[in-house]
Amino acid sequence: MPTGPANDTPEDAASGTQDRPTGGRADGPGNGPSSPGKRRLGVMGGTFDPIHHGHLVAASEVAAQFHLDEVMFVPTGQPWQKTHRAVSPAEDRYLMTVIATAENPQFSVSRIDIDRGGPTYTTDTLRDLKALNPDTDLFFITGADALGQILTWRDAEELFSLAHFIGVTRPGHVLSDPGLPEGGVSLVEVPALAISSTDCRARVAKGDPVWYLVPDGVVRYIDKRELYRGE
Ligand SMILES: Nc1ncnc2c1ncn2[C@@H]1O[C@H](COP(=O)(O)OP(=O)(O)OP(=O)(O)O)[C@@H](O)[C@H]1O
Ligand SMILES: O=C(O)c1ccc[n+]([C@@H]2O[C@H](COP(=O)([O-])O)[C@@H](O)[C@H]2O)c1
Repeated sequence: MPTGPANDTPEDAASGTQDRPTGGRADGPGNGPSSPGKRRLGVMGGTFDPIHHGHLVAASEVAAQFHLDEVMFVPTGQPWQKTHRAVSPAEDRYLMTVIATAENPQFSVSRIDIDRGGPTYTTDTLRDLKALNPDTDLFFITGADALGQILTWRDAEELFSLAHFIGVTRPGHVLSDPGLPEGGVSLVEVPALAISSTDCRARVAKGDPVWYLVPDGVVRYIDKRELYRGE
């Protein structure tokens, strides 16, 4: 995993991804904007059904390596590519995300995709966040599985003009470069946590524990709201 002293430039940090063993872009700039005086906002979009420690570690690692001022978690409203199963109510996913991130002063949660209504498209997310946050560089954090699908997202060609994309490693998913624009994407290795929301839901349904896979408050919230029991 690329590491470096805290005062590395983002370029230094991101360049550490270039010799990782998992594949992906082997050269090229791809390190994101470095505009003096501009705030650096990480955006971690996800369905978070439920949020788990894989999400939190990915956000924390990218924040450190890219010197982000803040990471904003943005739960999806309607994840239009997850139609194969019923997704939990947005308010439950939002509240679990708030509970999971509440103790970290660098983390925040936005309702922007939930309140917009309709299917969630990342172009809308990034356009709205840009309008709300002038003088800010946006860094969209996404997993290796999502990065591999990104060309299927709506208005995919516009995405890379709105934010710099950071693809993080995820156990079971090889980082690959499906022909993404040169300089638009950085690939970063994060400490491997083989956790997925799918597995957490299946464990709850079977009566198995999810302690230590998700934050303690999220375990209690799932229990209180009786989420995932009938799946
Ligand atoms: N363990 C993990 N390590 C790194 N990235 C992850 C991990 N789990 C999820 N991500 C990334 O976090 C983002 C949001 O993920 P999402 O909310 O869909 O969780 P998930 O665990 O992939 O859910 P599901 O199993 O329901 O598909 C995605 O970009 C995903 O790739
Ligand atoms: O913009 C799109 O068309 C699009 C299609 C699929 C996923 N996304 C975004 O990718 C992020 C992870 O999504 P998911 O469904 O894997 O939790 C989340 O922010 C989604 O809004 C975006």
